[in-house]
Amino acid sequence: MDKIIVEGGVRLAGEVRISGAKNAVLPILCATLLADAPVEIGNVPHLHDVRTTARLLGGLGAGIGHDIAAGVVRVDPSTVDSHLAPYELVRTMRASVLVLGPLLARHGAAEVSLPGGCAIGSRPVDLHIKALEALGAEIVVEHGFIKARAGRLRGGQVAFETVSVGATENVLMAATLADGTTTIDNAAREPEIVDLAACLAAMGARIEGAGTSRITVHGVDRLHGARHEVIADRIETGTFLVAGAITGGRVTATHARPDTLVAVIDALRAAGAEVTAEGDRVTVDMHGRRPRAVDIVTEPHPGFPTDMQAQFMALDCVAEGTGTIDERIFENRFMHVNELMRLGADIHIDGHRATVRGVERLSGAPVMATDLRASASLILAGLVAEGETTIDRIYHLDRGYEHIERKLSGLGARIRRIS
Ligand SMILES: CC(=O)N[C@H]1[C@@H](OP(=O)(O)OP(=O)(O)OC[C@H]2O[C@@H](n3ccc(=O)[nH]c3=O)[C@H](O)[C@@H]2O)O[C@H](CO)[C@@H](O)[C@@H]1O
Ligand SMILES: C=C(OP(=O)(O)O)C(=O)O
Repeated sequence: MDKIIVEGGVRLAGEVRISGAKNAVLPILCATLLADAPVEIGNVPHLHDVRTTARLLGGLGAGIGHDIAAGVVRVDPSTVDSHLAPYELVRTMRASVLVLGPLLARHGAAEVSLPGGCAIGSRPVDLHIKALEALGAEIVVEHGFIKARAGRLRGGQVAFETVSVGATENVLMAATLADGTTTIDNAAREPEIVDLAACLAAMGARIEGAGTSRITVHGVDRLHGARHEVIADRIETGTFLVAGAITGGRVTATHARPDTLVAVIDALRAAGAEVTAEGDRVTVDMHGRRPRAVDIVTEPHPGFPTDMQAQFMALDCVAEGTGTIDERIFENRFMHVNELMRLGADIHIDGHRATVRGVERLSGAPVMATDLRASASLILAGLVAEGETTIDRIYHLDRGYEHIERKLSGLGARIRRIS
């Protein structure tokens, strides 16, 4: 099994090119199932989750062309002849549940394995199911599968009691082919929702309000082929900015979307970093200083993203002062804490809040990745730890970061992967 070895102590400097967003490309690939002709997606990151989604769509009967070097995936949904998303694929990638809405809307039937929980929380799908029922779907959950049927879906009113990115995406996709108008209240406002809506619009969907908490969808009879470029990954961008800040360095992320990173940039400035954004470039400059501890509260967008929580905890571990990290989205997203403590961090957990007292230095040790962003936080900590940090179980990392060790090496980090 691959491991990553980081030798700490280098102040990072240079430019890093940001890839397309994992959390945008996955729903967009699922959305191609709604069309009746090929859809081409550009700026596709080379990630394990993308390959899993391609396998899932291929298993449904879609034609898949993947030019990895060009970052292009072409999906021909016209040959889809199955409605089954099997357990073996869904259990490795929760986003597989996003085929539910498209299959139902376009083919009138879907059978999707329940994704189950994962390291960060129980992650139920009740909101997805309720929202699709509001559009006329008949859904039963049995033998570990969500089994859904519908004639043509009809427009309806959906009001979420909790903001859910995935449930908003599922019902948004389903509503595009429904008969009549759907309103989605308390919708998630993440930039990835806006990107999904842009792709659907390119396919002929009629959507208003994506990016606000009320989305209105006027159903159409068919969606056609299209070409769409995936938005830049704001979480990858944020991770590299923290890498710059934690090492006291100067890092510029290119091909980025600084406008999607307001809360993260505010937190970096609170940590004492100079952050400048211009066009698709964003630069963090720490001028060799040690970061100041910051307090973080995770919230739905435009609040501070839970997917950046672990990385900022790593920053607080070596900051001046004491910071608190309040995780409000997932009930169990502190799996990185014990591993950071193995590196010498001083962290105390009380329920969903962690108090992190900054220490002068961390010391390298063998640690284990437990989920995607936890893995990223261990790399960040390793960049400033004395000596070598070896990170095991990095398959989590490959789900969501494209060539992270190559990109960090390009900034001067001493990091390598071993098999
Ligand atoms: C592929 C993808 O885009 N993943 C992102 C997506 O996950 P995902 O779409 O799974 O996250 P949600 O926004 O749905 O989850 C938010 C909260 O709602 C709860 N909930 C969700 C659905 C449901 O039916 N019932 C329910 O109770 C969840 O357990 C969680 O506590 O948004 C999360 C929150 O920004 C991010 O951390 C993930 O990186
Ligand atoms: C939690 C994440 O992803 P997923 O929803 O795919 O598990 C993430 O991207 O940090």
